[in-house]
Amino acid sequence: MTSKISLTRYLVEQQRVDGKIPAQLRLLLEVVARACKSISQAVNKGALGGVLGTAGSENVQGEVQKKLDIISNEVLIEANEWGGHLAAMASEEMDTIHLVPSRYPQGEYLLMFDPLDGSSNIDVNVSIGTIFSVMKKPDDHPGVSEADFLQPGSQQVAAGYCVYGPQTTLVLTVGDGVAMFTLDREQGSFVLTQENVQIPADTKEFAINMSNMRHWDAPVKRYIDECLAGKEGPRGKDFNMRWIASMVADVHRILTRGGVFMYPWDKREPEKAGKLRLMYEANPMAWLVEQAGGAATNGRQRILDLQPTKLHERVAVFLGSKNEVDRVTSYHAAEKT
Ligand SMILES: O=P(O)(O)OC[C@H]1O[C@](O)(COP(=O)(O)O)[C@@H](O)[C@@H]1O
Ligand SMILES: [Mg+2]
Ligand SMILES: [Mg+2]
Repeated sequence: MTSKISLTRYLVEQQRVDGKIPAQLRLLLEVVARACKSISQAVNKGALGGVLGTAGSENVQGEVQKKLDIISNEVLIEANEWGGHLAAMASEEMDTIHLVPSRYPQGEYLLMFDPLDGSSNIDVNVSIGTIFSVMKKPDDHPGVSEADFLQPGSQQVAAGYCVYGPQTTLVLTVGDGVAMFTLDREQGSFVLTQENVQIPADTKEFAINMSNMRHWDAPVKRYIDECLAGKEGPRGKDFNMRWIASMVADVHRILTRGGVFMYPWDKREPEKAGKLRLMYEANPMAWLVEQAGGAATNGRQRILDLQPTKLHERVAVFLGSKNEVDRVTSYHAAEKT
């Protein structure tokens, strides 16, 4: 019988045996995982825990906050601020960065998160999740400011998400492939359930919110029209569609069985590059997908190469099976600018 490998043991091996991560990063990731466990418990209680419904406030992006958005944000901050690994945190639910209070030891990492992704699915009992990204604070100056966070996604040192669905699964990369850990509720620990996750290069499944079709740009319309034309069309095969409206759950499906996920720019709010946020949604997911052999672009450039200009920057996202992402990206390049 093979013994179960816990997240802690996996991280210790990454640190000690393979020398892939420093001790401080290992400890930071263990704290994030513990916070996800607490969020998972709150999510599970649902109406019994009084955690459903709206909180009666809005976040910096003008979105209505759910009670669980706020609870998850607080759990992540409280768990992380005294550990000594972090310099500061940034979240979808906070206007600006959260410095580690001076009474606590200061660390060298920056943690960004979407504390609860897929908020519209909370009250209807559909999978939701937490997305996180870790970078190092530039060490050429004392203190920490918002500008320190504005590094391209290629600078991430760890990224992952935890999906709260029929199972609670934590998915992680530290730049050495993608590993999945399932929460064993009896033991109270995350157990390694898949290593070296690989996304097939080809797929017959796409994910996009089709209700926005009339607002799309020509390259996106062309790509989807060709998928919809099925066997008789230029692609010569039938496609299936899925849209969960929780990026975490849609990306988890793609890491599990392939597919392409798209949230493009559209004409509804033309001044915004897209709906999803670069720093704590697109970057961590793009790195996970690349680490699993897939691709991630904004239609024109690799997401991980984008230089952010502000904390809550938005971005168009095309990610998943490599050949499909390459195809829809090439349709953008073919379009006259
Ligand atoms: O409702 P839409 O427009 O289809 O958007 C769904 C997308 O919005 C998001 O819910 C945004 O995340 P938040 O819930 O964290 O704001 C994504 O998870 C998802 O892919
Ligand atoms: Mg989100
Ligand atoms: Mg959110």
